[in-house]
Amino acid sequence: MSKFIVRGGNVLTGNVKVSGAKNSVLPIIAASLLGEEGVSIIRDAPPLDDVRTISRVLESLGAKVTYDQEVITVDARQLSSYEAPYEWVRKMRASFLVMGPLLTRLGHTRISLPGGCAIGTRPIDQHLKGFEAMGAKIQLGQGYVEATVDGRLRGAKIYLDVASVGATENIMMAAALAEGTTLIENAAKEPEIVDLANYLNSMGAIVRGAGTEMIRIEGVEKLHGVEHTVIPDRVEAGTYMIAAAITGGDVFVEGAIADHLNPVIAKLEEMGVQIDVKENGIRVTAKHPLKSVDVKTLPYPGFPTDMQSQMMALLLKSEGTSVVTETVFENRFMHVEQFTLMNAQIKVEGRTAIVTGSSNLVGAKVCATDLRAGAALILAGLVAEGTTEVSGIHHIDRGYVNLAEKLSGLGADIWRIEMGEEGKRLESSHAVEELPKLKIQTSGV
Ligand SMILES: CC(=O)N[C@H]1[C@@H](OP(=O)(O)OP(=O)(O)OC[C@H]2O[C@@H](n3ccc(=O)[nH]c3=O)[C@H](O)[C@@H]2O)O[C@H](CO)[C@@H](O)[C@@H]1O
Ligand SMILES: C=C(OP(=O)(O)O)C(=O)O
Repeated sequence: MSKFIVRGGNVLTGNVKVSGAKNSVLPIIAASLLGEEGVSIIRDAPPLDDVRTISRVLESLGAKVTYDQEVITVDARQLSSYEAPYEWVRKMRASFLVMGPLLTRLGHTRISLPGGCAIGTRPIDQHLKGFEAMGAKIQLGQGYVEATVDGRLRGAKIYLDVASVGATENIMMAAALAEGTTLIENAAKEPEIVDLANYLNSMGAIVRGAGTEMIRIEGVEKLHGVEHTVIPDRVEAGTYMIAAAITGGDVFVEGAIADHLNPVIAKLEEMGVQIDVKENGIRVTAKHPLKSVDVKTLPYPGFPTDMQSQMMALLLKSEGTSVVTETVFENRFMHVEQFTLMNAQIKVEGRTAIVTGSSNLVGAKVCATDLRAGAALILAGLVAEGTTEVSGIHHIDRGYVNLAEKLSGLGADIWRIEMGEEGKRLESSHAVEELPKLKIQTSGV
């Protein structure tokens, strides 16, 4: 069980560079399956466990994938399978995003059901409703969903009951090679949807309106591989902005795009944090005390659920009481119990958490219950008295590139301990530069 160890008390200053967006690169890699001609080259692909997982899924389908220096190449000209097995889909829900591309390209696909996970039940009904409207026959059984279509999928008008990011992406990809026009109504508007649409359009697709609630896709007969650079990760950027704010620091978050972070910026400013938007990033300066604010998560352009737990860490150190309402996922308050181990006072009532500010956080042994919960515990550890040990860090490795290195580059006292399967310490170092970098190994590397 590997861990992050954080000793609280340091003020963060300096420059931190944001990596490519996990939530963009995953659908973009999945969309590469649509390229019947040429090879795709995807730049700024972050070296994350999730990227390795989706690469393995593509390899299991017969695509050739290589990874070198944050560049992924995907050669999907020849596919040998239409099935994404449990082994990979269980590791990461986003593996389900290969369903739309496989169905539209091969007319047949079988994917393990992604099931629920820590933050909520996360159904896939809206994905399936979209495919069915386009003429697919869907069968569920033995933990798999199988979809077939006679000939090509047909364009359709699809109203999403919830503005689901994954369903919008899956349907957009399926519609790219369908016959005729598809309209997605109540589509998700996240920047990652726009990035995927840009990628599809450069592959030869015709996608219009991405970033609005109505997306129109004219199906084409063939798509080809292209070069594309992934947008910066707005959640990683937001996490470092909060790291600056919580420690009363002065940090330049290089690569952060302010337009993607409006609700986070608005809340930080409301608290009294100074935000300077520059051409190539955002400078965040904070002097305590900060004011408490209420936060309600919503689909984009509302406050992102993926920033809720990090924001809660900051609210624990602000003056006053805050109300945090989670409307996107029904079970995304698991970090509360872990914060409590650090002396936080938070009361959860249904989807609302009442957070008492000015907490004297104390270091404790805590566990990351999901990806962002892990980041939030590290943020709390930065200002806690004494030492915080965060376990469950495989969650954090899904979404943060070199987190300890980046934070220690800003002056944080944080390091990582690697443990073997039997809990044996493999290596430990206070000098995080000495730690091996996470490497993605896929065939061809
Ligand atoms: C890889 C990726 O991009 N992950 C992001 C994506 O997840 P993901 O795409 O899974 O999230 P969705 O937008 O689909 O989920 C939003 C809400 O819709 C519900 N829902 C979704 C699909 C469906 O068929 N039926 C249904 O009811 C979900 O249970 C949830 O309550 O968007 C989430 C919401 O911004 C983020 O937290 C995740 O980081
Ligand atoms: C919930 C998240 O990701 P995923 O949808 O991949 O679980 C996240 O990035 O916070």
